[in-house]
Amino acid sequence: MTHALPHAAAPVVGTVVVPGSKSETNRALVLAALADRPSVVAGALVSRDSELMIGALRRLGADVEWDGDLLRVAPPARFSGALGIDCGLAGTVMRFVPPVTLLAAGPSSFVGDPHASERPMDGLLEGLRQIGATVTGDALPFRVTPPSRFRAEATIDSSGSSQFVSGLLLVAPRLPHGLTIRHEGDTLPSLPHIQMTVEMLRARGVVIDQPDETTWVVAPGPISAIDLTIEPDLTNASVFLAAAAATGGEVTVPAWPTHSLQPGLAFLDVIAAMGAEVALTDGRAAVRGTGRLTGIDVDLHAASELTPVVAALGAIADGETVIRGVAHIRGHETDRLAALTAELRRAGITATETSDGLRIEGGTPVAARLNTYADHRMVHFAALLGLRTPGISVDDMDCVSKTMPRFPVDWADLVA
Ligand SMILES: O=C(O)C1=C[C@@H](OP(=O)(O)O)[C@@H](O)[C@H](O)C1
Ligand SMILES: C=C(OP(=O)(O)O)C(=O)O
Repeated sequence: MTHALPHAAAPVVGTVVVPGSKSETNRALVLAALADRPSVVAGALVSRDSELMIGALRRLGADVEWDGDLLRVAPPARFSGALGIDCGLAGTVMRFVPPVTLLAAGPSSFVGDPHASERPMDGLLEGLRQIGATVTGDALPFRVTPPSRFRAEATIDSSGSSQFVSGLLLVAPRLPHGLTIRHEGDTLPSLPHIQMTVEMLRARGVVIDQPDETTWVVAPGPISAIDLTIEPDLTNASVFLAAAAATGGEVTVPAWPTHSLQPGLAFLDVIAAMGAEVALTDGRAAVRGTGRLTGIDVDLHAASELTPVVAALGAIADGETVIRGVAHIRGHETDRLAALTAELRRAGITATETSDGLRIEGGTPVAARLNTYADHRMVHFAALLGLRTPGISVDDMDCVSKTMPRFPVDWADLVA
């Protein structure tokens, strides 16, 4: 199927209410299921990734129910094991749920979408093995049998994904002796996402020491249940804000958090450095395009989710854009460095894949049908190119349901 993307005949102007953060929603759900009593999550993301998380936690015995737009979560007295838990293509499900099954009464097994088996799992599964679990498989599908004796240390290589550390951290306080997690590896991506995990645990009374940047010592103890409201997803916000910069328009996102641990926050600095004006007032973020968009040399190691949107802006900016520090996104929903290079070239833009990122010559994209590789953020990328060039389309729109099912409607409304 071909899905046409709207061309902006005029500067894009509007306000977009962005749905809840995927990262915060799925952490909140896991923590609520591990907590000492029931709690309520407001503003949760409604999307495939959060539905997969809800489904997985229910299979393990947690009671998770919608009550209007609130999610009520009651932890089980004891987790049950479950076979064939579906992770879809969700990194947060495949990396955060298996550690929970360390506490289950029996074995669990995990499956996912065809491409999910290419996403790295090694560091996480190694951590589960060191804690004492028996794990069969090195990627999806795999099976976890809980330990008979728990060890309190795991040293893993989390350079493939920060979610290995986050997944172990989430369950750590509930293990009989707590857990010391060490990362040993060349690089550690997405540190703000690990910090989000740490802060959400601390907010629930968990004691975590960080003797150095790559060691976390988690004391055993309960996870106190708390009710919370999820922030809007700032990475998903970036595609709408980018539309203003791409067209010389103005886009506002309300409910912008004053303090946030989401790495998507960094987008405001990136877009300002590329020439747009950014205003943060009264809990709203506004980006105004100045008609000038210049290439940028940027390290997105801490906020690699932003790569597809920044690559799209680089494609239409003046001069060269270099994105560094994101080698590990070869293991995201698809190999994003290969996918972005191929689709930029298909749209007539000169692009090269480097060892840890992309080099893009800004220009004028040509009409093309772009491949999305089942990756929601490849649609965001294509949508931005489509603003400048009539005749940009994608082969699949449904993959946006991973984190933003309303994207086609909200995007069409904004651009109209
Ligand atoms: O913990 C999280 O919620 C996430 C961590 C990051 O993963 P990586 O460290 O694998 O990039 C990020 O890219 C992903 O979208 C969400
Ligand atoms: C990398 C991403 O997702 P996941 O949580 O599946 O890793 C993403 O949303 O850009």
